[in-house]
Amino acid sequence: MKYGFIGLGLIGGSLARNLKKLDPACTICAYTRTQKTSMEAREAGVLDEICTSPSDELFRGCDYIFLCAPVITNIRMLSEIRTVLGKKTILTDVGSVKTGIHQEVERLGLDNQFIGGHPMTGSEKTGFESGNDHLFENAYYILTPGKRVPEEWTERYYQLVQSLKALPLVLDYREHDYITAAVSHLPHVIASSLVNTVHTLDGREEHMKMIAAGGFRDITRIASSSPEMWEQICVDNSGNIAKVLDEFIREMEEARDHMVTGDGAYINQMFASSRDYRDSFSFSSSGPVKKIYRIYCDLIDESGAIATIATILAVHSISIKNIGIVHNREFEKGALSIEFYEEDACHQAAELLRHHRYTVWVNE
Ligand SMILES: NC(=O)C1=CN([C@@H]2O[C@H](COP(=O)(O)OP(=O)(O)OC[C@H]3O[C@@H](n4cnc5c(N)ncnc54)[C@H](O)[C@@H]3O)[C@@H](O)[C@H]2O)C=CC1
Ligand SMILES: O=C(O)C(=O)Cc1ccc(O)cc1
Repeated sequence: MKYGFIGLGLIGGSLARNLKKLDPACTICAYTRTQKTSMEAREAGVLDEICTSPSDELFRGCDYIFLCAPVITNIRMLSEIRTVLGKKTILTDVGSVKTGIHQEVERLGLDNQFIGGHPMTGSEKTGFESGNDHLFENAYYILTPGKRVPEEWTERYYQLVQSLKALPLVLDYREHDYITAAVSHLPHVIASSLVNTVHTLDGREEHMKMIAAGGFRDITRIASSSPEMWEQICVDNSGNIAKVLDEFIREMEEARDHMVTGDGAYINQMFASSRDYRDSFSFSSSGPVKKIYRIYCDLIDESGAIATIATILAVHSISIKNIGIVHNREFEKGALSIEFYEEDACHQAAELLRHHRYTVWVNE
């Protein structure tokens, strides 16, 4: 198999890593904007052939070509890629918006070989170095086949997605854009606006910034996402985002009016209905919302402190998903944040570290 990539950032890089892990004999060729990314991917053993442009002849023999740049950049590149697109190549993308690219694909007459793709996983981080080879596990991976794509091609792509341990879901591209406007794009706009609101309201002493705790952190992580990527998503899906924003603003205005009159019954009902609906979402290991199993552990200020903790866990065969120091007001002197793949491992680790006399908080 030969896979072509335009862009090897967080998503493209993770896909390439995952495909190479599944089939080390496959060939990965890619065009990247900077040489640094190609070199990194080459050194990681992921990239076999470096392309010098999106119309490099090396793309001609690909079974799949994945467009992994920001959404409008992907659209702009189509006409160039078309010149080296083999007749049997499945052309796909990983973009967060689908209507714009499908319209351009139709205009160029490529709707017999374009299947839109959108993995519903990722993070606020960017770049090849932020990716991994299992990012897609348990995440929905939406497919939006072009009008004239043979069913057998969509089936083939469906199976490839399953081999990544992702959950394929075929949707109409317009429906995709309305749904993601509500559950992905709106939350990013809200998170960014909330952070900017606090920035505007905070006084010279920055007490708001200082004491912002769990709730603020939980709902604003994605405000640190790539401005370049989110500019393109918002421009490409502006109609749907404006529509869902209208409804959100209506909800906000209603909430504000009831705060002003001190309408406790309304406020109670507002929180009760959101709690009931959110609690009905799937937070199990599958589904778009992944539960994070995390503990915080006080960090003894001596060299090798992190290595000691990591060793204690490793000796008991507890795998760590992520480890890092957090410094904020909750953990003034610094604490170690450790994430696990499974709930059991998380509780086992907490018990073990407490046994070693560390102070541990389980993040439920
Ligand atoms: N970040 C996330 O969590 C998710 C992102 N997506 C989509 O995936 C796509 C890629 O996003 P990420 O990998 O997160 O971003 P990223 O910033 O990590 O990677 C984007 C890549 O595109 C390359 N690029 C940008 N402009 C280019 C150009 N003119 N020519 C060639 N390469 C260019 C960059 O160099 C970079 O390697 C976007 O379309 C985004 O909507 C989809 C699902 C999740
Ligand atoms: O970081 C997060 O929680 C995200 O929401 C990541 C994300 C970003 C863009 C997408 O199209 C899909 C997923």
